[in-house]
Amino acid sequence: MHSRLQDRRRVRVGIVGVGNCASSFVQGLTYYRSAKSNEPVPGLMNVDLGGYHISDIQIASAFDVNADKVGRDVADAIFAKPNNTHRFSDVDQTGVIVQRGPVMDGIGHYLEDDVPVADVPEADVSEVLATSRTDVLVSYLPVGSQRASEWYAARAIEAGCGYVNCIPVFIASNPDWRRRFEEAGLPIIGDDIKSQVGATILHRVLANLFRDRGVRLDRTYQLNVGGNTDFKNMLERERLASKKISKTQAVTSQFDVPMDPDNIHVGPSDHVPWLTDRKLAFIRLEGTTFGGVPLSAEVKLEVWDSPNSAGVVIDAVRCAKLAMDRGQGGALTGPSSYFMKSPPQQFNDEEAGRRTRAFIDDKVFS
Ligand SMILES: O=P(O)(O)OC[C@H]1O[C@@H](O)[C@H](O)[C@@H](O)[C@@H]1O
Repeated sequence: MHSRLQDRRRVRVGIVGVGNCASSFVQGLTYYRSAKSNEPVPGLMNVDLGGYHISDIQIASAFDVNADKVGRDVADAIFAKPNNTHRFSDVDQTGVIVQRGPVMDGIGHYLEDDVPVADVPEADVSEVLATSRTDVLVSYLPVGSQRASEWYAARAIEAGCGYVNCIPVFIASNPDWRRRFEEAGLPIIGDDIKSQVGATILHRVLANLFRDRGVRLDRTYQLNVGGNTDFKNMLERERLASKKISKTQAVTSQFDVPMDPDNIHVGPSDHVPWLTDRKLAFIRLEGTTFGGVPLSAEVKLEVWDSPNSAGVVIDAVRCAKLAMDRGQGGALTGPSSYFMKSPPQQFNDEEAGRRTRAFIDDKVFS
């Protein structure tokens, strides 16, 4: 398979964690493979990105620990339990078999019963990344996987891969890790994926609206409930510390005047199993408008969590590959700020979008 494709420009993606988000991403590669580049396509920000069509993205490698996924073709593993996201496309066999990664701190207490660990030897991950010619490794590890995240980031560097960190463990936003990617001449986009139209971007946009229109934001909350393993995993309070920080700073970074921490609450809030991969966000903002008069806004957002994330990762992997083509290493500031909740540098989403488009067009940013 490899030699047949060598003459074409491809984005060869490795996946760590074959869960719901990976499922949506992989299904999307089939669903959009014939998308026309010259018209808007529902669900996509870009059909072509820097010369890469969605059909140029391929799965090159995949790692998990779950006995129901390890040893199976990615096309089958994405539908194995406990995955429970929307099935919007069948997927042809990929020829890529899910390899056994290390467990480390990847399985939280609440996931122990859902994730039977495969009783097979661990793969040599950097070796698999190199021999599979993986360009970009995407981390979809469970929230709270600090050690496993750092371990996979180190394997990506060893194997010469770009890295897209979708989880709230601070790698791209950590100066030491950033330097390691810079020194290796490899790009990193992170941290913590910001969905297409998800709770974070909606909350940020509303906070900016208040500010731009002269309304002082006094108090706000964002409550999230969902039924996937992400929410189940986060019932273990210790595991969600970094997630809370990441989600909160994604919003507070948009304030020009710091808010008393007692007046902001942003959190994953509860696990409701029957919601499966649906997620509900309840956002409330209370402010002061003309004449010192109170004003409040309430929004309820309902999404399928994983497709909403995949619609962003599909662009992130292509930006990482573009940087590799250009020999650009280190954290990609514009794309990280547009695609992620905790980038090395925060902008508002309009500015982040502008910087991302400038990066794609290879324009020096002014
Ligand atoms: O909707 P938001 O706030 O952008 O967050 C979305 C993403 O947040 C990530 O942390 C979750 O692991 C993803 O499953 C999810 O899609």
